[in-house]
Amino acid sequence: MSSDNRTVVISGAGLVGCVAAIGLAGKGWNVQIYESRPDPRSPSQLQKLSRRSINLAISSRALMAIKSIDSDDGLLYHRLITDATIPMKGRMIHSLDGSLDSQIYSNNGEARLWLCSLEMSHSPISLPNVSISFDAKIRSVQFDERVLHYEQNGATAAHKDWDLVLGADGAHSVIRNQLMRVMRMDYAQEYIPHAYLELSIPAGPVDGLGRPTFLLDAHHLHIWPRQSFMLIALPNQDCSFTCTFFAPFEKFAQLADSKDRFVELFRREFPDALALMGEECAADDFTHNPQGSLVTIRCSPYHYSDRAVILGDAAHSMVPFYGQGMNAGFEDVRVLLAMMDSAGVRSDKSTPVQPLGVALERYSRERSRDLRSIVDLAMGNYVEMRSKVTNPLYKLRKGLDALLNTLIRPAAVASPEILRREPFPTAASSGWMSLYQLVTFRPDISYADAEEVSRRRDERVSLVGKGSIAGLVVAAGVLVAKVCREMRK
Ligand SMILES: Cc1cc2nc3c(=O)[nH]c(=O)nc-3n(C[C@H](O)[C@H](O)[C@H](O)COP(=O)(O)OP(=O)(O)OC[C@H]3O[C@@H](n4cnc5c(N)ncnc54)[C@H](O)[C@@H]3O)c2cc1C
Ligand SMILES: NC(=O)C1=CN([C@@H]2O[C@H](COP(=O)(O)OP(=O)(O)OC[C@H]3O[C@@H](n4cnc5c(N)ncnc54)[C@H](OP(=O)(O)O)[C@@H]3O)[C@@H](O)[C@H]2O)C=CC1
Ligand SMILES: Nc1ccccc1C(=O)C[C@H](N)C(=O)O
Repeated sequence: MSSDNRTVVISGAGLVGCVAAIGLAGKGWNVQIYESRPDPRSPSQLQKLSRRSINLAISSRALMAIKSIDSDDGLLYHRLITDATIPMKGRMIHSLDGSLDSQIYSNNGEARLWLCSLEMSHSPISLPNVSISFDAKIRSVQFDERVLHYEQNGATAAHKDWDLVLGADGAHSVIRNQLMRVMRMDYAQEYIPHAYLELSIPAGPVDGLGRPTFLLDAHHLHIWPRQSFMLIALPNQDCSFTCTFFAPFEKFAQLADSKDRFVELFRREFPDALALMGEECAADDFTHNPQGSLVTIRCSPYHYSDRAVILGDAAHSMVPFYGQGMNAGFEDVRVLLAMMDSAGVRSDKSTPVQPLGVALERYSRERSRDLRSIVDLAMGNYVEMRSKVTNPLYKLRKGLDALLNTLIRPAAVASPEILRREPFPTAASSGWMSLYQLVTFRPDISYADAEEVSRRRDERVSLVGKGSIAGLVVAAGVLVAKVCREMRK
């Protein structure tokens, strides 16, 4: 660590905290991370972690963020893509009668990618200007005095004279709570009436080369939509699948912790999935795994003066149904770093500090519109996944979008070099892409612009639709009048 350079304290070594640490360290900042959980490399934690699933959908927003903070050799990006992901083409809808319907995410050949594991050797722990303290929970911050208190091994310690605090401490962020004490932050928290429960499908029998196989197609996100509830399955690299059962708490209450009732429900609603899980294993998962709640958190602004900013779930927890929580969090890092660069923020202490406040102020002002948008879209995608996907009109619209998408081509995605200077340069030239494609495959178009472009397009489609219906009615009227005239002759 260099005493000539500025220091950022990051609260939380989760997904977003680690990416922010890599990005800021790359710009010369001294980075100190405090993480309340134990070191995941310790033997006891390795054992625990091996029983927890890590499979998240990673799409081009997160990938672009990683590209834009990567060192010149692009090692982090390549390791992630080649070693840790499984490409995804679309959704596979499982009907009650066992029939399958593959709905491809994009006909342009863009695949989605599942992030299955991250190697510790590529985490910020291995960088020289990053220091990380595990089992260290931040308790309070005095922003004006630049003092932060954390608890480690039962004792409280202080960290003083830092330059910036970055809160990446998740949905229950302490940094956000501390910020609320010194600024007028708007804040809203909303639980949905649904809970989630993790289950699993094991790997299949080994093939001729002795390798395990997948029991379902590995290149789809599998959905069993059942209107008010649903089951999904995502592949893991060991050929197993992690399944998540989403249902209202009321439905869980009806099961009354009875594994027989649970198995009965699955026999009725998801017989094909249950056969792959095995009744005993599914019942065991139901008995032992927690029922998690799902919360949306909206707040703004995200920063205080030139002292602190919150990113990731700390600033915008969303329900998981768009698979964008982590993606949005990584994008926060890209956008913030681009704004710091363009405001002239430097890690060298001899440069003025004033641009930092300018960058944080711009970040809060411009980013909140986008984050409001994705938080709402995430909520909307739950209805799409558990019910709309089976609706014929929905499928017709998907078909129309796919056709127009091949006829009206979008411009190429802006390069990481351009996006390092300007966070979202491209809204106007998006060709004809569905809202889902804009959100998932266009990191150069902000969430809010994607929503706006798609809203305007929907208006045009519905106008054309109404126009066509009106035209058909008029034509039918003319025809009937003609026939009547003929008959009177
Ligand atoms: C069921 C489910 C499925 C999901 N699927 C996807 C998906 O497919 N794709 C996607 O993009 N997103 C997905 N998400 C969302 C994604 O998990 C989150 O958006 C992401 O984990 C947020 O990262 P984060 O770093 O902001 O917060 P976290 O991952 O919560 O990390 C916060 C870290 O801060 C630490 N911490 C907390 N308080 C303190 C403190 N006071 N001091 C020090 N350390 C502290 C915590 O221990 C933790 O390590 C899903 C979420 C759920 C619930
Ligand atoms: N948007 C969503 O609906 C969801 C988002 N997530 C995201 O994934 C992250 C990791 O999830 P997970 O591993 O399940 O971690 P948890 O959400 O279970 O929480 C981790 C820690 O946060 C504190 N905490 C938990 N619940 C509360 C609460 N209601 N109020 C205040 N503090 C609380 C506890 O720390 P202590 O006991 O020390 O106080 C706990 O150990 C979350 O932080 C969140 O960002 C996860 C689930 C749902
Ligand atoms: N990762 C997830 C976790 C939970 C629920 C959904 C997802 C998705 O990614 C859904 C995807 N966006 C879809 O619309 O098909």
